[in-house]
Amino acid sequence: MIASSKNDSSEEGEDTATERQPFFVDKNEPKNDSVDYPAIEAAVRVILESVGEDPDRDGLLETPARVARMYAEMFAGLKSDPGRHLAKVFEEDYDEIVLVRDISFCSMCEHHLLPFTGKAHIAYLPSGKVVGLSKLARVVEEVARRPQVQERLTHTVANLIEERLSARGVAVVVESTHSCMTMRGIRKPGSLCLTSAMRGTFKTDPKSRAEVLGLINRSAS
Ligand SMILES: Nc1nc2c(ncn2[C@@H]2O[C@H](COP(=O)(O)OP(=O)(O)OP(=O)(O)O)[C@@H](O)[C@H]2O)c(=O)[nH]1
Ligand SMILES: [Zn+2]
Repeated sequence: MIASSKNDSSEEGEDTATERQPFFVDKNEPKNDSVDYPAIEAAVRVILESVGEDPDRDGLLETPARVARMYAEMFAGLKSDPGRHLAKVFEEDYDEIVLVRDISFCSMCEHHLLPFTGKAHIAYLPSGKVVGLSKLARVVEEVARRPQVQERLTHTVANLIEERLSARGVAVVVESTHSCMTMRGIRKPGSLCLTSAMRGTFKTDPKSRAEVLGLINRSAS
């Protein structure tokens, strides 16, 4: 089974300012209890002042609060257990590859606190139980919402699927563009970083590994 995710978030995209609640509460984002919003606001004021800006000018008045909400959203996966999405499984007599490709994500580089964005491809070999396809995307979405490096994102997702599904094999391939390499520093727009984590049969059997990589790399029909 191969599924391709378009990550259509249009349902969530409607922005009705009138429905927006005060302070930290964004229409689509619950308050993140592990985030100290006032402390982030104070820190953002200091940063603005430190670069020579006036945080009290009209255009910047709401910026500290916006940035606090943004970090709360971007780091919402820091204290949670993304593996909970894999708790509900279905008994199914299917032992071939299940692959969900093209799961888009946006994470934060822990070195520069700049986004890295791209796609994750997840395949596993079930051992009598399968999980809802969307749950694989939910795991990626939640693990992505942490400050990290791409390598950690990749193997964290692979480990969760191997452990929680007792999968016989897991392959996770992540491709992404790092803003810290495109908009600053070495400034190489278009550079792509690829990482993979293979577990079980995909690690030990070259034929299985070649098969799953072939499916991941197959151009969309
Ligand atoms: N391995 C790995 N490196 C990353 C990732 N995201 C960013 N980096 C790198 O982290 C490194 C940090 O290097 P430093 O020398 O400490 O920081 P820097 O002076 O800002 O480095 P430059 O980006 O080269 O200017 C850079 O080479 C980044 O490209 C990631 O997900 N994985
Ligand atoms: Zn970086």
